[in-house]
Amino acid sequence: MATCSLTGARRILLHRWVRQLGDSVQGPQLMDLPGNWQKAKEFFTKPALSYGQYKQQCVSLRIFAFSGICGGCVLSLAMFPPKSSYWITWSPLYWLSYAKQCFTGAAPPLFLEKQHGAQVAALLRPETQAPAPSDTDVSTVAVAPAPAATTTATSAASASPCSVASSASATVLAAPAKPRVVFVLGGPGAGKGTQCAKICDAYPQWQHISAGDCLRAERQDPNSKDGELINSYIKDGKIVPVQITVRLLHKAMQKGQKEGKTDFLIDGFPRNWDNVNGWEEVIGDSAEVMGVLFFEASLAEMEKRLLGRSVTSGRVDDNLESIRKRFATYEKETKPILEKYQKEHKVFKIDAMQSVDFVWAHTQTKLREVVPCQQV
Ligand SMILES: Nc1ncnc2c1ncn2[C@@H]1O[C@H](COP(=O)(O)OP(=O)(O)O)[C@@H](O)[C@H]1O
Ligand SMILES: O=c1ccn([C@@H]2O[C@H](COP(=O)(O)OP(=O)(O)O)[C@@H](O)[C@H]2O)c(=O)[nH]1
Repeated sequence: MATCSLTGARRILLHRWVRQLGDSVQGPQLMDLPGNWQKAKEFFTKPALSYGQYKQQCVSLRIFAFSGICGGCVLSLAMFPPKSSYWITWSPLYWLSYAKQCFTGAAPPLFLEKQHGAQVAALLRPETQAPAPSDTDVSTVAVAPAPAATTTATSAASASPCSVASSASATVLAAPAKPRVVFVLGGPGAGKGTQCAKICDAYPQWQHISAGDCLRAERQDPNSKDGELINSYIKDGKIVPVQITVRLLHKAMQKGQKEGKTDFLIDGFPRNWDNVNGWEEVIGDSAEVMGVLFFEASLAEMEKRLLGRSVTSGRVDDNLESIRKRFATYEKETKPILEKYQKEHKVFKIDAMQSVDFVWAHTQTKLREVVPCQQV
């Protein structure tokens, strides 16, 4: 009995002591947000008369300050994401499209679908490495030895299309057997040229060949018999006959190979089925088409960018009338081409609606997927 009353007295004393410390605040429950909001506002409007009241105001204010700071951090991360390719690959913004790719079959295959070979003897003696053999060379003339491919692998039978071998003492890097090609597609003004230029600035083995630039250069050549025809097609936003385009691309690749380039970004090609067939006939197996980088942007955004570009580009087709015609051609003729490459798991989509830097970070990530063995 005595012990019991002692415990009771101790409890009362302890309670008073705690109250004096201000720990036993009385006010709304944690989840009573309107009540807490009221108290939090009083922190600024109604000075507390006791420490208990002051503490309650602080406790209520803390709830909103905490969620405000966390919410602000999350929002700023979403609006100004870090410029890291890791973030861009794994950002929640892309989860939906990755999940979609699993079902639409647009994701790259997990396992190799065809055999890749390598000349082991040549790989083990890089110092005597001969120029690429003529049957795998896009050009018909001798080609300078290309710069080494830029990554390592554990065996010559690596899954990557690079010719890479590893010996006990050192890893030997060699140029790819065939020139590698990545087609760069997307609507007019999506930013293809901008990103291609960045790739070539960063990685010297790449050469940017814009089909449109080749055609415009040919049009300027006074000796060209196709100049007038090219001009009228470009003005009308129509696709120039493939014999002309593919001949110019072939020539540009040959030139690039002589300069030691091994990887080619073919920008704005193929734009229709004729282009696909023309490429197969002329280039065919002499180059390895690694995939398609596809820059995706809305028509409204592309129109805005093209009108912006028209101020300085001096292009006959950067005006509203030609732009609309180019959009129509793109929707009708170029988009269906993507389906072909999609079925082959070769399309690598990039959200081109973001800033140039953001798109660039994403482009590098995708390029690593298209050409896995290069250092990007
Ligand atoms: N991500 C971007 N955001 C805003 N403007 C861009 C972006 N990428 C490119 N641009 C601008 O849009 C215009 C078209 O870009 P360009 O690379 O020439 O497109 P394409 O080669 O696809 O026709 C250029 O004026 C370029 O500076
Ligand atoms: O393979 C090609 C590439 C371009 N063009 C023509 O060149 C124009 C400009 O193409 P470019 O790729 O330079 O510009 P974009 O339309 O992508 O801004 C196109 O509208 C077409 O008329 C073509 O006929 N075949």
